[in-house]
Amino acid sequence: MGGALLDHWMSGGENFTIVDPMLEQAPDNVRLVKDRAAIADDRFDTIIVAIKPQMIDDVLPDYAANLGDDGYVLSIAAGASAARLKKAMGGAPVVRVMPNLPAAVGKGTSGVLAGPDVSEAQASHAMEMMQRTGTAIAVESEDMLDRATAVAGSGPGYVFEIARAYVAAAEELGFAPDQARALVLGTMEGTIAMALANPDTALEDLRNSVTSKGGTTAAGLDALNGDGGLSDTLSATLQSAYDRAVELR
Ligand SMILES: NC(=O)C1=CN([C@@H]2O[C@H](COP(=O)(O)OP(=O)(O)OC[C@H]3O[C@@H](n4cnc5c(N)ncnc54)[C@H](O)[C@@H]3O)[C@@H](O)[C@H]2O)C=CC1
Ligand SMILES: O=C(O)[C@@H]1CCC=N1
Repeated sequence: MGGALLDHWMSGGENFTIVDPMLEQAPDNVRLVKDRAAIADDRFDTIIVAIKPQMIDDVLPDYAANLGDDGYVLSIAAGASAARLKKAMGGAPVVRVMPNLPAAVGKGTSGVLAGPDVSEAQASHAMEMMQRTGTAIAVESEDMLDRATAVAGSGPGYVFEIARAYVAAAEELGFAPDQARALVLGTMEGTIAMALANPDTALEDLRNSVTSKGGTTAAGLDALNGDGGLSDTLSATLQSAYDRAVELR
């Protein structure tokens, strides 16, 4: 995820250094080191946390001394609370963000939460960084960021899975894989574009505009969610992802 964001962050004026023991290559003009020892004497305005949440308590304390005066921590880690990050970073201010993977194509949707002691300048820098990767929405509490994680952070996983199942069903109906993929992704893209172009029209009304009485869409929708099963599945999906974010705090 860090790499996808970096490609868009680089349109700003900052200089970036990556510390990653595994990464073999970084974009042009980005310094890559394998170990913190290589930057032991360097100070940074922002330290970006893009490691797995489970590693934070082991890895982060080593970096507390690398944050310059007036510096802040920007974390993309799911769940990990500002309090936990702040403690690991020797009391530094923390902005938590929750991006999603379409940031890779400049179409990310992020939640942004400024933790305690974050200055206005730091909060607006973090917001501007996330806006370089797509849309960014400020949220008011850590709990809402964890809820945004369940909806949008993990969301591309659900959408890819729905698209995969939709394509598989089109193949079962007789289409070749490339035809099925083109029909499904084209339909999804066009439908989302139409919803975005009509922000004041309820999604229910847009759905009804496709649905002729006694027609094919009504028959399909009855099978899809006539018993509310799809709605229940989506509620359970978001609740499970949120519960996991809470466990990762
Ligand atoms: N994948 C996604 O769609 C999203 C991920 N996130 C968050 O992004 C973070 C990273 O997740 P992914 O990118 O999926 O994982 P990843 O496994 O692709 O990336 C983690 C990176 O950390 C590096 N790393 C491992 N140990 C390290 C160390 N000691 N010091 C420095 N770097 C180290 C790895 O080499 C790897 O490049 C997680 O906290 C996750 O919650 C947030 C939103 C979306
Ligand atoms: O699955 C995860 O935990 C990360 C956070 C949101 C998307 N991927």
